[in-house]
Amino acid sequence: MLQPLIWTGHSLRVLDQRRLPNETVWSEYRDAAGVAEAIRSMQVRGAPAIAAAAAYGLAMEAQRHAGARGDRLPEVLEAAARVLLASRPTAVNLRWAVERMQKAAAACPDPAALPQVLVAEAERIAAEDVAVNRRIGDLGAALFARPVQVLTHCNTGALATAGYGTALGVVRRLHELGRLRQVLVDETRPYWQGARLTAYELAAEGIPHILITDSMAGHFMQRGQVDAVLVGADRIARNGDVANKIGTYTLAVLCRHHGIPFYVAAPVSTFDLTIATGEDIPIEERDPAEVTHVYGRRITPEGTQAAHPAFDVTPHELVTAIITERGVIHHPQPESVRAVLAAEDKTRAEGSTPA
Ligand SMILES: CSC[C@H]1O[C@H](OP(=O)(O)O)[C@H](O)[C@@H]1O
Repeated sequence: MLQPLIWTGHSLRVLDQRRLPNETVWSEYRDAAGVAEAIRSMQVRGAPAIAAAAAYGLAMEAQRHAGARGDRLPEVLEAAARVLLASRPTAVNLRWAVERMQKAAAACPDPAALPQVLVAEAERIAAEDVAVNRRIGDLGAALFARPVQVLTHCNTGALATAGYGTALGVVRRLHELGRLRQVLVDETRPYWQGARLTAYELAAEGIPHILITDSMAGHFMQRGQVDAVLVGADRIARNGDVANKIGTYTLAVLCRHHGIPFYVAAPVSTFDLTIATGEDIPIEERDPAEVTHVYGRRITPEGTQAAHPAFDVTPHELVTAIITERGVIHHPQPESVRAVLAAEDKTRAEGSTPA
């Protein structure tokens, strides 16, 4: 299965997703600043993949400063954390991973042991992500009793995580179980994650799919060719409001109009337990040139202004269920989210790492 990141023990190799599917180009980073730039520029993207990359970025900072005086290390790690957190604002998994690494560092009594402690924690974050996604795949697939045609948006697969995928993990599991007829893949302008990355992953595994433009989704729903929509998430508020790739909210409204289930697949690390609703989720504004240009070639007249919010927020009322590794939250609202996250609340409050 495709891997967006390879840990060498002292550096992080990053598959440059801006170049896929036509070129396979790997970059290599040895510090947090390099990893932050890889995240900012979307060489690596996808909430869980960003989290794993940031974790390795902090581990490398500890390695780079292994010889420094013990009292210097907290300052070094704090500076590295700030740089990583500033790389992209919406996916809360990034902050979740940084805070988890900071807890591991704070719990390490011997500064000399810090590099290996942080490397081990980063490796745990990556390994857990794969196990979590497989659990999400199982729970998501159990929602479908018969072969289905699903529509998905953006890329939520192995390239967006440390492996297997969230919404695309459910697709993989349905395919493995013989309960997937076909996937309608939203191209997902302006970054084309669907056309370039999801189609690439599904083709590599022989999973049947059809690429559609984002504007075609309603047409296929109207013709009864969409049994369900499956998307990922970058940040979920305590009431179940979901921030995800721009265009997700449009799909949720269309699903409501056509009576089609709208499922969000996300690990509990995507929940931001500090915010009550989606109104508090920061929406990344990216360079408008990513809208006015394709592969660096202008597609608009000179001087055309373009908007580029990279995410939107779907109100929890439009979400049929959120599929997490701790259970499926049907008709998410503060109470049902709290019921599934209660255990998570406790683990984070105690400072222990989630199981
Ligand atoms: C499995 S999380 C994937 C999530 O991240 C994507 O955003 P981006 O490609 O900008 O990092 C998109 O929102 C996906 O749903």
